[in-house]
Amino acid sequence: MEIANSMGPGELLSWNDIQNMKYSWCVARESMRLASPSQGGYRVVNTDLKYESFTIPKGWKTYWTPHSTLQNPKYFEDPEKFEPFRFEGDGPSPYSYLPFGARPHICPGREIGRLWMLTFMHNLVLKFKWQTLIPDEKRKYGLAVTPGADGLPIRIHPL
Ligand code: HEM
Repeated sequence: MEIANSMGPGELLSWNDIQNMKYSWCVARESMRLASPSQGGYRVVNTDLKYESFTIPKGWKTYWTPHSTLQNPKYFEDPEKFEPFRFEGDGPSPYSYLPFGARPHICPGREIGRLWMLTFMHNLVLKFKWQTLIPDEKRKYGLAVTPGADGLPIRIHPL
């Protein structure tokens, strides 16, 4: 709300405002941790790979998914809790937060994704009143994006 309060009527968000939306970005990141928009992707194993008691032979195709890491208490204390402040300061340890992937194939669209998310959140909060339609809707875990077990229906009213 700090950014919203500093703006004049009808004034549009500037790039500088986006950079200053630090708490909103923590909220977006925590939302992507709990319901990652990405389900992961494929990798071809280019050398025989040992993982715990398994050997994955060269040439096999593997599928990586961010969900188990994003819910792992080793990296995210109290993982089922919605806690945006966990992204403040140094944030999570390297390679534990993977909604955009990592290393050479990390999502090249992540900055524009951030811009879209923050712009959407800003307008949703300022210009609409909204409420969830199913109180205490349960969450559902799976490979697909599941914000709520029944699809998280909401009602939106323009302000
Ligand atoms: C919330 C929004 C987004 C999420 C969560 C997301 C997530 C991801 C993930 C997880 C990957 C795979 C990374 C890997 O294999 O290590 C990826 C790749 C990619 N993303 Fe995104 N993405 C988002 C938005 C976008 C946008 C807006 C664009 C383009 C405008 C984009 C373009 C791409 C491309 C081209 C790749 C392939 C990169 C490669 O294989 O080298 N993404 N994204």
